Amino acid sequence: MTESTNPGHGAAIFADGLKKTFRDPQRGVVEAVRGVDLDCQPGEIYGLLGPNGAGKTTTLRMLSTILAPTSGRAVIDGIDVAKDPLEVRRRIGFLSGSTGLYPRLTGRETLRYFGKLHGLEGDALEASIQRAIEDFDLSKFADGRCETLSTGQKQRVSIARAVVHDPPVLILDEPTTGLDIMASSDMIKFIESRREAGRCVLFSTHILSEAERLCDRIGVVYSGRMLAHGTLDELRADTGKEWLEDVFLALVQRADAEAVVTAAGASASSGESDA
Ligand SMILES: Nc1ncnc2c1ncn2[C@@H]1O[C@H](COP(=O)(O)OP(=O)(O)OP(=O)(O)O)[C@@H](O)[C@H]1O
Repeated sequence: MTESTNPGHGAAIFADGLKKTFRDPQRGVVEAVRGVDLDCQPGEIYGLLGPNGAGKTTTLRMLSTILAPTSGRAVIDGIDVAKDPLEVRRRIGFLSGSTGLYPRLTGRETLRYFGKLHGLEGDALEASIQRAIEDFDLSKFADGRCETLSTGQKQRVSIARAVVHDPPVLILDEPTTGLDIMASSDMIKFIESRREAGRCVLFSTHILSEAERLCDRIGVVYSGRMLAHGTLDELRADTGKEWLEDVFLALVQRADAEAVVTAAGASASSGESDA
């Protein structure tokens, strides 16, 4: 099979040169993502790390069909996001900080609504709702309206609603944000359980211990670019550092140093041509 008929060679998530440029009324042109390549396999947990504003959320939103890329290509479970976004949505569970809940629906009603949107019905629908309630420990508040729930309870309902259809690909933007230690631990166990079930999980986080514990591979994003990606051991070997925090800082400092050299080179050559 050729690359054009099998993009990503069976990858659950495949991105090639993904770019996103915003035109912001105040800031002008913002190059949020400047060319991200990524592949994530079934049964793999892949973590995206990067400082604030690095382009993680924008990347995840493009992969989830929420934003159209300015250029580049993304393929989810064999489906091109630009060609068939609806089919892509059936195959992903997407959670982001802005995932909203209908305030007047209960958690259980929310799960039922989204389960039906994904084509579940009858016993299969009820079993999926029950599984999501158990996975995210929602039983004590599943019948309260979402507007009455705490931040962490809302986050748990949001996650449950994103995965009620048990999609092959999970794309989670900072999934443990707002969760207490017990709920974070449940979330981590859930992500591990998805790997065991052969699902692919791509998530962003600022919590390095979470990435260290969970990820089969890690990608470090900075200024809209993928600085490095690989297993933790590969990133350690690349940087000569042991702890993920030091690995991360070394990669960012290296990128900053390279940017200074590039800028100096560009200014020297423009000086030469001016002379
Ligand atoms: N709709 C938009 N219009 C203009 N600029 C945007 C828009 N969305 C994001 N950006 C800019 O794109 C850049 C990348 O933002 P993004 O939210 O992807 O970063 P992030 O890595 O997820 O950051 P954080 O860790 O803080 O969530 C930032 O400079 C941000 O201000």
